[in-house]
Amino acid sequence: MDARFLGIAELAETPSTAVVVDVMRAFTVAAWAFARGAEKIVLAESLDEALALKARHPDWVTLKDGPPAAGFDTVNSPGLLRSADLAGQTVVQKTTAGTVGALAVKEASLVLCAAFVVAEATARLLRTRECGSVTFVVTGDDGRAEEDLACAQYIAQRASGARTDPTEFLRRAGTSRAAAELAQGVRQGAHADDVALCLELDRFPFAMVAALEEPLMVLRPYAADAGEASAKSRGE
Ligand SMILES: O=C(O)[C@H](CS(=O)(=O)O)OP(=O)(O)O
Ligand SMILES: [Mg+2]
Repeated sequence: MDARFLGIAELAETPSTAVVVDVMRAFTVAAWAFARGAEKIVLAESLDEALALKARHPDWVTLKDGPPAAGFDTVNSPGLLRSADLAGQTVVQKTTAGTVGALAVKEASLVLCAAFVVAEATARLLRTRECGSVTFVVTGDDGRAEEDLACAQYIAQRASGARTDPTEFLRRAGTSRAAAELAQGVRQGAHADDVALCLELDRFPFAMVAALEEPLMVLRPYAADAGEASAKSRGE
């Protein structure tokens, strides 16, 4: 498999297959939302779009990064989301890096959103589809976020079938700037367990596939065994 690792700003053309990686925290949070029963996640282009969707669909659950804000039901924290009941819910997510990265490749034939918690399921789907060329979008820090790059490189190795010891990849993520900022309370809307939850390798058995459902970009869980979008795990 030919793997490229690019920051969002480096995406010059639409890739065929894109794996958008945000370990801390957007796609760890998305996986937890599905584990807690969410049916789908709408990836919002902006805070204003998220609020407009909420106005049209008051029952949808709005989620943003940073501190709590009016019009948003919750924040971008796996530690806070892990006890939420989202059964059958539609979540609207807007974050600084992860959702922006997914929307940047929305025209790609296959878009997977990934973090360590869904690493093996993501790699398995890439193997099953026999994707010859994969663009990994390293969403944080203009493509230099160590936690995202480490996760992307780990998934790429597993997707090519190589036996891979995850220890060093997880160590790099655990010593990243994002991990330090979360641990030090620099990032708002956080829980003390967020870093540990973001480093749980293969916590969930499903991959996450994003696709245009005009006019929205919608993320859904993809359980390889069922061959269709569904996540059976309740996450606890
Ligand atoms: O919520 C996060 O951890 C970040 C926000 S920031 O990097 O602190 O600005 O958003 P994400 O898109 O999940 O990386
Ligand atoms: Mg991030």
